[in-house]
Amino acid sequence: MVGDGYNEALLHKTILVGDSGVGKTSLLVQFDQGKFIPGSFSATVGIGFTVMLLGDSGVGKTCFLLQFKDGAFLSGTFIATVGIDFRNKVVAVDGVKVKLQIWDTAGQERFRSVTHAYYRDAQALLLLYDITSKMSFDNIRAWLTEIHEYAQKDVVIMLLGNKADVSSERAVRTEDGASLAREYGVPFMETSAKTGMNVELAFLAIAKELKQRAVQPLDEPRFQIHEYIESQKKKSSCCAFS
Ligand SMILES: Nc1nc2c(ncn2[C@@H]2O[C@H](COP(=O)(O)OP(=O)(O)OP(=O)(O)O)[C@@H](O)[C@H]2O)c(=O)[nH]1
Repeated sequence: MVGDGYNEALLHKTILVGDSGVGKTSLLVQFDQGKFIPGSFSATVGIGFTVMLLGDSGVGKTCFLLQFKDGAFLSGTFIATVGIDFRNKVVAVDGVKVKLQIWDTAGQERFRSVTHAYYRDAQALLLLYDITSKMSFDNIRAWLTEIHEYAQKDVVIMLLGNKADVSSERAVRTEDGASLAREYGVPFMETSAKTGMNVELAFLAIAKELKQRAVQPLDEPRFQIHEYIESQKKKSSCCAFS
């Protein structure tokens, strides 16, 4: 979370350069997570990708990111994000490392102009609604209109129905999420930042797609994100339809 005195001019970029294998990624992980990950070396693809989390306030974006980053769930009092925040995570995809810089945006309307400035830098967008909030689902069309206005034309978009663990309060049917996603041609799944259901899969599918776009070996068939998600995702419950 960034404080009220948020100032874009204070954000700066540091670039690590050097031969393959000298330890650039390990240095970043040490700085970011305070630990060294031993093991066999695998090369990094590209210079990293930016993924943005979008959706109404309270749908669970911050929790979704923390579950992926630290494997933990922040329960208790809800504290809305102010402005924008980011975390780095390195994921292994088909024997190479893909660096993701994940931007957690504030869902509240009053921070919308801050968020708009970052859309153009994102290669992928995870758009969340809360399955217990019909309003957050109804607002997805407005989010997609904004995305088409501000984001890059070829941005990877994924629709996620979060809080799938709270099936007793479900207000949006799984099939309605799936049908909206089909209408816009984007992949879809239900997730839970609380239990971790499909959280890693969402980022992994994004990382695979972005890696494929960065290095596209001619002899390999193109990665199909829709098919990959359909084959890998865990259903929230067989009887969750309301
Ligand atoms: N049961 C359940 N609760 C969740 C889940 N994800 C988030 N929550 C709760 O929902 C509330 C809002 O979560 P946040 O992650 O802060 O929401 P946000 O989308 O980041 O909100 P803004 O920062 O205002 O945009 C918190 O009280 C969380 O504990 C989930 O998957 N299941």
